[in-house]
Amino acid sequence: MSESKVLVGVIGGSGLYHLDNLTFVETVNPETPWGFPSSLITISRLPWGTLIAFLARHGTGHTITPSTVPTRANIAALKSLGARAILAFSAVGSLREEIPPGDFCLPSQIIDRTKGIRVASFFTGNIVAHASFADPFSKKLSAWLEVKVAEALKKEGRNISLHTGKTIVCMEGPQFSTRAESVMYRQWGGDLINMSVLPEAKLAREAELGYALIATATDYDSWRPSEAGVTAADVFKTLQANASTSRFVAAYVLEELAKGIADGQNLMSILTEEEGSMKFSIMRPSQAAVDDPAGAQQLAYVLPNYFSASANQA
Ligand SMILES: CSC[C@H]1O[C@H](OP(=O)(O)O)[C@H](O)[C@@H]1O
Ligand SMILES: Nc1ncnc2[nH]cnc12
Repeated sequence: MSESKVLVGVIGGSGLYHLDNLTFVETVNPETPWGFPSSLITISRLPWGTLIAFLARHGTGHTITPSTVPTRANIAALKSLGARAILAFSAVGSLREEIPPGDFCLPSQIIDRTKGIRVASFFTGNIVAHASFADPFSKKLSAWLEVKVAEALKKEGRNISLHTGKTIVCMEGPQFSTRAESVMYRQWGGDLINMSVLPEAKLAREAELGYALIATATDYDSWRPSEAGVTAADVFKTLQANASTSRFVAAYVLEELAKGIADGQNLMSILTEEEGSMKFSIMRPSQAAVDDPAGAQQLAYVLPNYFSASANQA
């Protein structure tokens, strides 16, 4: 592993299995207490030396289903490499007429429709924690991205709109929704739908990482009464174009980040908004090593400020 630490982790979703326009440094495959990440992690260098890490959520050959993504390993691996924040991409269905396939969104809220079969916490033993999750996406990071993603889309010149402040429904899948479900999600206030933002956003929060989602619409799901319901073929039609724009957006945003940091702009505070957020979320932290010594050791991997890797806790 190279000497310096990664600043940002990027998670690519369906169609986005690599990034472009970055200087390759190396690939790594860290084994975490929760196993190996979805794919090898590619470390790249941005101008001014900033390192970023990329992994493909479903594996580079898209062999991992939404329900079996090793999300704890993904988040833990990125944190262990030094990442302070995660920029995640996702192919999503649109629940709103005004968000056509091809448009980009930065959602601000999530409705959880996963079925409890995904492990959604690092705290599964006898150490208990309750992270705050009222605002599931990092507000400062999303606000900064709102400006930078809009600039990137303008620069790309394909007239793609960016929507903000939207609510994304995360369903279990792998089958798409029924018409009744799709209509119900709209009544609930859902604007977008995917199968991947949870538990990713929850685990990033528990690991005190900044987290924002760039959602790229591929289809209108199944709520439009006189239209056929969504099929994978519909999704594939837009996937490649969306992935190519996502690569352009990622390269632009990451370079702006590196430039801003080199210029002395206070961008670290945007990335690190969640740092310290677990301090008062952990029950009896001073008793952790007694309550669950093995659990405390595992937790030290993602939360070294609260847990120690040795048997004796700080
Ligand atoms: C390929 S359609 C359904 C699939 O696409 C999205 O994946 P990702 O979020 O990783 O881009 C969606 O969440 C489903 O997993
Ligand atoms: N309609 C849809 N439902 C769930 N996940 C999706 N990903 C892309 N389109 C989707």
